Amino acid sequence: MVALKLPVIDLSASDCISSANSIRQACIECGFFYLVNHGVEQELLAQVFHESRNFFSLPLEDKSQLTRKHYRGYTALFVEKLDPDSSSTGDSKESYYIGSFEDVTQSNLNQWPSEDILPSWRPTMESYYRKVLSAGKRLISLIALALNLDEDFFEKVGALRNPTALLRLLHYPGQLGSSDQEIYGASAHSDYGMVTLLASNGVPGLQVCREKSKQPRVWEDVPHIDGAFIVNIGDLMERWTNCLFRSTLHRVMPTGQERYSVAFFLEPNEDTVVECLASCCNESSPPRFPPVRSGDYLKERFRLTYGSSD
Ligand SMILES: O=C(O)CCC(=O)C(=O)O
Ligand SMILES: [Fe+2]
Repeated sequence: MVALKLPVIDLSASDCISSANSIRQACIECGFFYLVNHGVEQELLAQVFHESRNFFSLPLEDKSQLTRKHYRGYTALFVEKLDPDSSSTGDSKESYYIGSFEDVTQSNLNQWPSEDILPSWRPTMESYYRKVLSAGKRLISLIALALNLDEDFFEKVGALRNPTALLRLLHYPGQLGSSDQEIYGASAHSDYGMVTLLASNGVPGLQVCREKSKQPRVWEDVPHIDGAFIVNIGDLMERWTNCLFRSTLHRVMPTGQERYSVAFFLEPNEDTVVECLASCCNESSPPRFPPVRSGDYLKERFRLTYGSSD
């Protein structure tokens, strides 16, 4: 198995134009890159992993009381299948979604484990959510520059006003029961929105397929770099850029070791209309997708993954 060598983008670099150029190249070539100096402290990330482990170690009965509603809460092992075409029963992972708390209505939709059992859980997750959101917003301004747009383009179109940002804790068990079927930690998929910022506990398993239409598919490992986020472009960004920026297929394979990861999905505000950027189409390369309202698109993608829209 070949390991990919992805570019490293420094979010605190003073030369924004040079960072934007590197991002442009990375997004055109692969849709994946590393992000360093992103402002999220390693201690906070370590705390998030500690609390995540505490939660997933609880009895299933306790976790099931927080079963996912309105895209928030717990999803048990094998319940989700990211690749509807795969023949496996379901992905060998459990997860927990935390959504925006920018306004009271949204904040109230979140579910939290009992403070008696996990007292530091909620403040840790809220603090991480705020920090990674702020890194994500800074990254989006560099992505705008990378597309030769104004730095605040995505703000101006309303995408970052109360964005549909979801934090998702993931746990892939190390031991797998014997089965005749293929088992995936996360089956092949592309992410839905603008960008994803991913951290893991260093256990390998993440792979990308750079040419989704080529058969047989070639999968390459994405190595972990301590302290760096792995960033990938999502499908709505691919639509905005008329496939100039690639939303790359990826998956997680079980390795026999227990893997924890934390994904932050930064999606546009639900009312944002995502339509081909003027700079990404011309007469010989017309828009490949019709305009779509972000909320409608995301709802449909969730429905296809979960069989329900919440
Ligand atoms: O856990 C990982 O490394 C990747 C997870 C992922 O791709 C996803 O949840 O969309
Ligand atoms: Fe993903």
